Formats: sequence, C-alpha cells, structure tokens
Amino acid sequence: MAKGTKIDELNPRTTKYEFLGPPGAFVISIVVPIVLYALYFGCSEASGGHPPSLSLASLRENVGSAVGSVEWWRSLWDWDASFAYLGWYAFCVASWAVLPGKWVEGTTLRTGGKLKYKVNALPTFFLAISIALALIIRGGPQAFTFIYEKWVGLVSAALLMSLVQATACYIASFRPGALLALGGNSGNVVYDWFIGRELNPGIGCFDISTFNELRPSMILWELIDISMVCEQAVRRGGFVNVTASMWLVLAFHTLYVFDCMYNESALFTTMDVTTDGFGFMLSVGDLVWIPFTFSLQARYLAFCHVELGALGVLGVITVNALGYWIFRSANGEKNEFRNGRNPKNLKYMDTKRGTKLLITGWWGMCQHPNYLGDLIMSVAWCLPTGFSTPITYFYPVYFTVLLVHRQMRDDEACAQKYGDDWKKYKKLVPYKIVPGIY
Ligand SMILES: NC(=O)C1=CN([C@@H]2O[C@H](COP(=O)(O)OP(=O)(O)OC[C@H]3O[C@@H](n4cnc5c(N)ncnc54)[C@H](OP(=O)(O)O)[C@@H]3O)[C@@H](O)[C@H]2O)C=CC1
Ligand SMILES: CC(C)=CCC[C@@H](C)[C@H]1CC=C2C3=C(CC[C@@]21C)[C@@]1(C)CC[C@H](O)C(C)(C)[C@@H]1CC3
Repeated sequence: MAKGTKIDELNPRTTKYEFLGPPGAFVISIVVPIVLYALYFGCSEASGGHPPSLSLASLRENVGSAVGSVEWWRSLWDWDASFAYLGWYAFCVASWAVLPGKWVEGTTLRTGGKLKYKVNALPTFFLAISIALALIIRGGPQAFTFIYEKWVGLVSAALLMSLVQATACYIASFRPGALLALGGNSGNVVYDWFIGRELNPGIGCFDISTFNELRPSMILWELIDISMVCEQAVRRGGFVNVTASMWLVLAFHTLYVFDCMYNESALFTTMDVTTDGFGFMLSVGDLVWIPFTFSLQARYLAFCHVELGALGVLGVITVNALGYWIFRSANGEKNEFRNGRNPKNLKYMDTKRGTKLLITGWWGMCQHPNYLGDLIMSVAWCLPTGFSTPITYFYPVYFTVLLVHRQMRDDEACAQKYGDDWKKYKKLVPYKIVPGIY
C-alpha cells in the first residue's frame, strides 16, 4: 500500500449498481434456487425429462400440490446427502492443503500488494477421479450411483453451504483492513451480500473465491457425470451397454473440466477474481450452479437412453471439436500474449495504459472469440440428448445470457482501463462475440 494511504481511501462507496441493483439482486437470489430445483423436477424420470406444461391447471396440479405439502419440503433435505457434501468439501480443502502445487502471484491489488495462490487443482482433480474409479472397479457401477439417488439432497446441502459462505464473508468484510470490491460497497445489505462486499476473502493464504470456482464446483461436476454414467450402466446391464450419447457428454465435460484445471492460473486474471467480490452470486454460482446445472445433460441420459447412430456421433464430435479449437486457441493466444510471448507474430495496438491489445488472429475477428468457442461447445453438449425435450438445452440458453452480460461488463471495464484506446480498438474490431453478427 502506498505510504500514508488509509484502507478507507481504498474502499470508496459503490456509486453504480449492476444486475438492476438491490431489487435485481433480491430476485436473482430467489430465482436461482427455484431454477435449480425446477431443473430437477422438470427434467426427472417421473417427468420423462419433459417439463410440465405451463398451463395454470397443470402448474396447480403438478407444482401447487407438491409445494403445498409438508412432505415435499421435507424431501428436499437429506442428512446422508448433507454429510456426504460436507465430506466432499472437506476433501477439497484437505487436497488443497496437502497436495503439492506451485504458488503463483495474482494481479496487483489497489493496496499495491499481490495475493499468492496455490496451483494444485489438477492433482485434486486426478485424486478425486481416481477414488471414484477405484470405488467403481471394486464395487461395480452400483457403487457410484449415490449422487444420482441423492441429487435433491445434495443440491440442498450445496445451497446451504453457499448461503453460509456468502453470509460469513459479508459479515467478515466489516473487519478493519478488509479490501472491498469497488462494486460491492454500496451500503445496501441485500446488494452487497449478493454481489460480494470483500474482494478476495480468505483465511490466511486460503483464497475462498478461486478455491470455490474450481475445486468443489468443477470437479464435483465431473463426479456427477460419472455417477450418471454408472446409473445408466446399472440400468443397461453394464458399461459395455452405456450409450454413445452418454459417453460423448462425459468426454466433452471431462475435456472442459481438465482444460480448466490445467489452465488454473488463467483464473487469477478473470474479472471474478480481480474485480468481483465474493458474495452469493459467486458462492451459489460456484458451489451449486456449476455442478448441478452443467451436468443436466448427463442426468437426463441416465434415464433417457438416446441412441445417436454413427452419423450423429460424428456430427456431435465435429461441433464440439470446432468449439474447443476456437475456445482453446483464442484463450491461448491471449494468455501467451499477456505473458510476453507472440509466437504467431500477431499484430497489436499500443495503449496509454501500457498493456497492448491484439488486433489480428482470433482477437482481431471479434472482442471475445473465446466466448464463441465456449458457446459452440455448450450446444455440442446438448446435441447427444436429442430433440425430444427442450429442457436439456437450458445450458446454452443460460450461457448465452451470461456471456452477453459478461461481455457488456467487460466492455465497461475495458473502457475504464483503456479510455479512447478502447474506442479505437472497437473501431478496428467491431464485433463482440460472433463475427459479422454480434
Ligand atoms: N463456463 C462458464 O460458465 C464460463 C466460462 N467462461 C470462459 O472463461 C474464459 C475467460 O473469460 P473472461 O473471464 O470473461 O475473460 P476474457 O478471457 O474474455 O478476457 C477479457 C480481458 O482480456 C483482455 N483483452 C480484451 N481484448 C484483448 C485483446 N484484443 N488483446 C489482449 N487482451 C485483451 C482485457 O483484459 P486486460 O487487457 O486488462 O488484460 C479484458 O478485460 C472464456 O473462455 C469464457 O468463455 C467465463 C465465464 C463463465
Ligand atoms: C446464475 C448464476 C448464479 C450465475 C453465476 C455465474 C457463475 C456460474 C459463473 C460466473 C463466472 C464463472 C466462471 C466459470 C464458471 C461459471 C462462473 C462461476 C469458470 C470457472 C468456467 C471455466 C473457465 O475456464 C474459467 C475458469 C475461466 C471460468 C471463470 C469464470
């Protein structure tokens, strides 16, 4: 911290709301848990994967009768699932503490300091998968169908964990010396609790935000997928009878999670870490939204056994390969460039800020080519579920909304960072995500 700068000078009041301010934060905080349960009850074996019709009579019969009964509410909580989730979270923390990993510096904070992060998500991923596979090899697929069976209870446990963490971090942010997020210090309790008041909450060198964003979230997503494969294997008499559609969804998700673990350091420069506080948006996003909505296609295929055929398999693999190629090469170009390397001799523009902006290659085609690749992959993940229900296409719909909103937030951030140079860049690269379209 610059000499004489008081922490309060570094924590100015938030003057600008996002997400439609306190009302928006309140509504999202209520709607997200409702959507989480709705995606289960609307896409379950009982419903055959089909959402109930939205007619008033149907909603009154299907939803009203359930929500009105005490038994239904009791069914949302399961002590076995809660202890299992607590054990899972403890496993992630213990792995972070015990498994080897290099310490990497994050970006420079307003205090002038830098946080250090332990990079060992990949070993944690391998350890978790190894334990799951050992259980399956020892006990067969039925040894790992627990997650399928206890789904609702696990969602409730993860939801409670996200509420506890968001509230604990909010309360802790009032301690002296806490560095607050520039957008999370509005003074409105609901808004600051949702968006995150403290920038990088942690306990000692344990950073809660980056830990949650990769380990209990993305790796649990992978374990859920494996449990869905096991459930289908039990129903179909063994892994040899598991459908190609299920194997493809598992493979695509595994590639994405592995990529994220392998490129763990890329997380430390994202807006979620450098700008956003850790509040309910990120706690529920990390702990509940990622594992339990990103695995929707696998859960559907556990009870709806979609046969793709050779052409279908080829087509789906092609779409995912295209998406991953764009996603990986675009992120790779920027990450290399930001680390001082330019092996493709890409053209760039200098800026008053000092950091250069690529104007050829993927980042000369649009402002977020990585988003385009991610979106194409999100569609590829749904195609194996076929077209008999729209609900398994929830992810690309949600994801489009998230990434367009994220592009708008990043556009504002870059306008702040680069001033007129950002306007100049946008004249050179006018399209945001889809070249020629948006
Ligand atoms: N699966 C999911 O739910 C989600 C996935 N993602 C994925 O995470 C990845 C990262 O996305 P995100 O965190 O939004 O950040 P981005 O990777 O899009 O990076 C945006 C930052 O990159 C820098 N930048 C912008 N333009 C250029 C340029 N022309 N040349 C060099 N640097 C540039 C700027 O930062 P600066 O100049 O300060 O370095 C800008 O703030 C993406 O692949 C996205 O798809 C993201 C959110 C959710
Ligand atoms: C509906 C709701 C509660 C939304 C919250 C948003 C979160 C789900 C997303 C905000 C930013 C995210 C990132 C990833 C996953 C989704 C969330 C948490 C991410 C971990 C996915 C993998 C990427 O490689 C990434 C590490 C760059 C990325 C970081 C941002």
